[in-house]
Amino acid sequence: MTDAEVRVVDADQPRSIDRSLVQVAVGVLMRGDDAFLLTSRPEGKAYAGFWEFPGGKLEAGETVEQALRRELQEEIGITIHDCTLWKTERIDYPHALVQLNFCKVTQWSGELQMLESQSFAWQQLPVAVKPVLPGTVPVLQWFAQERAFVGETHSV
Ligand SMILES: Nc1nc2c([nH]c(=O)n2[C@@H]2O[C@H](COP(=O)(O)OP(=O)(O)OP(=O)(O)O)[C@@H](O)[C@H]2O)c(=O)[nH]1
Repeated sequence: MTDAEVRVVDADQPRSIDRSLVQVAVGVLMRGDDAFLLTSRPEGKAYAGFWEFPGGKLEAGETVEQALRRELQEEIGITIHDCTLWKTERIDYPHALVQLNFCKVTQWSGELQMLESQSFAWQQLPVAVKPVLPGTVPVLQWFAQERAFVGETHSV
């Protein structure tokens, strides 16, 4: 998928009126053993309970890296020391039109704290937790390509 393409999710559901593109910084935290961190979306947000990579929307004037550093401090209590933009994708959800900027993070300080009462899980392929947020599924497929993993990346 190129930047110009948009993946439409839940196409049968009504759309919010505001369709301006919302930039989102998403952190793909990688441990030395190649496990990656997933967190569950907190109660009260769209798709609550779905598993995703931690992150959130850019505030005015922020870069992706600045937003990711702030969001991960706010949500999981760590400070990132690197941030490499890996892939981008655009998703048309009923609640918003978003551009996800996925960044790999391999170095951080601080212990994980779930500051929004989320759950967290270090995962390998195939992912054991479910359901996975639609916008997160492509990342699992990119991992599968990188790792020459064959089979279903997650359960539905
Ligand atoms: N953090 C995160 N968001 C994702 C992922 N995949 C995905 O489609 N999204 C979408 O990106 C948007 C991120 O918004 P958010 O609600 O998490 O951001 P936020 O923390 O700034 O929210 P807030 O406005 O409640 O403070 C949501 O529309 C969410 O559905 C993912 O892997 N991680």
